[in-house]
Amino acid sequence: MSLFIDTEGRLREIKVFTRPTADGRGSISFRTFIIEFPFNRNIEIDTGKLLAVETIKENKYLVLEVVDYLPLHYAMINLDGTIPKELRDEIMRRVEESWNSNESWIETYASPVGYIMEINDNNIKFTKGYIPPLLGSKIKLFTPKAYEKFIFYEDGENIGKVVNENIDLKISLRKAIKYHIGVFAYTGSGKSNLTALLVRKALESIQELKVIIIDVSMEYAVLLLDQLVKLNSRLITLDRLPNNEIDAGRRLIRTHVIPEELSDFKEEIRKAFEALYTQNKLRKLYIPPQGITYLTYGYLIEMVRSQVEDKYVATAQKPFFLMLLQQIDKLMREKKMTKDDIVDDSINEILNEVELKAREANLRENSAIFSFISAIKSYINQEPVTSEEYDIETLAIEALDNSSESARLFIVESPNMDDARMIVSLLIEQIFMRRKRSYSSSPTILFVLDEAQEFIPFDTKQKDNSEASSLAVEKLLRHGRKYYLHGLISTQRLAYLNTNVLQQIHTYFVSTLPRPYDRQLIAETFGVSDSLVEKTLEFDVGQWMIVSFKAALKEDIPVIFKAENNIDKLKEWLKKK
Ligand SMILES: Nc1ncnc2c1ncn2[C@@H]1O[C@H](COP(=O)(O)OP(=O)(O)OP(=O)(O)O)[C@@H](O)[C@H]1O
Repeated sequence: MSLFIDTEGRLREIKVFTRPTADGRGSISFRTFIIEFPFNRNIEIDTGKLLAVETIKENKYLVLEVVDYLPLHYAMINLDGTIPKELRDEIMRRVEESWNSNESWIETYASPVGYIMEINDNNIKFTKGYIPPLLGSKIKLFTPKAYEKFIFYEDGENIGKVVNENIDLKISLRKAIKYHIGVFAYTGSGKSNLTALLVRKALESIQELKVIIIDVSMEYAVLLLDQLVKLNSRLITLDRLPNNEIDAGRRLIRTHVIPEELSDFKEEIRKAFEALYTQNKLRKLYIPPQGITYLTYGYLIEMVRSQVEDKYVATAQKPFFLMLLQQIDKLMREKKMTKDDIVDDSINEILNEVELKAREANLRENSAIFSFISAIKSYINQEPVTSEEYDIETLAIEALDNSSESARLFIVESPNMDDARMIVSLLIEQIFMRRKRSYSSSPTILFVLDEAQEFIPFDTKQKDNSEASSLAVEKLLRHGRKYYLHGLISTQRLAYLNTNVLQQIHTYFVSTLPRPYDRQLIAETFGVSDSLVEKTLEFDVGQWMIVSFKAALKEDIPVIFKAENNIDKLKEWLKKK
């Protein structure tokens, strides 16, 4: 079967639309290609279909994606209210009878997706770029086989069906996770459903993967209930633990969101919750009331600097504090540490060195420099507080545990946003610190943050912990990849998100976003045309556009698909119970 279908459609004209960027600081242009196809009620053209049109360079074609189409009739072109009513009625009556004539055609709007396709003999190659097309040329239509061959990873995971093509969408989840994932859609479009589906598929296909979900809406324990029961897992809350399995079943049913489709399965769900209790998977997370503050390099530097600036510290000691600052700077450079990294005993060596130099200079024993160094040393070298409590540290240790019997799925539930932000910041910092120290690249960890605008908001505050969570999540998205730490974030309002992080995310799932600003931002960040992003307004629940930059797909072409329903997977399992 051939990869492309030669059609009778021809490129008629190209229109350029320019608009201000979402932030109002510049402008952006998009090209819309207008193609005429012969009128045909069974035409294969539809939104999301891929086309190719010849360019001025021989054997090179531009790849286009259909955005919209509209049957037109020549007689209707200038028909408006200025034409007498009787005449209008007559024209319309005739048009109605003559759609199948030479006077009609299908006007199709398509956007270039930034690719050139080169066909040499039987060899087809895709490269990024734009070459002016030849107006009047005939259009080729991609067949499903061409999608499969050029865009999807053959051994990728199937996450749904391509809309209008009836083929499975196969993506590389491994690569998508590596470069972080974003899920953007208005409430009710199916964000949690898709997120749960991606987590489920990723856990199934990537053996070294662990997933930590920070759940502020109490949804995921149900959406991934089968995974919690089947895999070694943890369901972590801040509440007191239930006393027995009956109590656990009742309480979890009461505190969780049960999707309507599962209302007939309440009994099975309760039993599965009871099983989580008997399997010893429930944990109560202990967070000290005011949160824990670690000694970070940034804080240490601040402390040393304040000694340098302190007028009560004798001048003779100041060079030693400066020396300490320089040594810390050197150590941080060598170890590629940032200000947010936590100070550990690797700093002992420089503390000893500066102390020795100060002694050689015959400083008095009660000098500030000696007490300062000794205080830092005793802080760093103190024995960790051992407790029975399951705290952030225990969670981090379990998450980083390499052994095959260790837990792989962690759902941390915290309906209180301030607590959730504190957990996120402490957990990410702990895991980074331990990962850096261990020099290990396994396991890969995926952090899932629903309602991301709450964790990494446009406006951060210290009071509600958003400053801390924002720093931590930004670090995860900017530097996590080197340490095999990744993020999947989802939000319904991009405008409230610190959008600087969007560039770090290479795979986006977009569904209906009612605000123009949010849609424009998506179009600009990924170079997808406005008109294609506008299409998301018409999406049905569970319908998505995946846009990926060198990650989930072989080529960065937006694909519209209907996601598999995560609830169906869960239902299958519940039915067997
Ligand atoms: N892929 C899908 N196929 C079929 N139905 C779906 C799909 N995704 C979601 N739905 C339906 O839409 C409902 C809402 O989905 P979901 O809870 O995931 O939306 P959401 O965007 O996360 O909403 P909220 O922000 O309110 O949590 C689901 O209960 C389900 O009925």
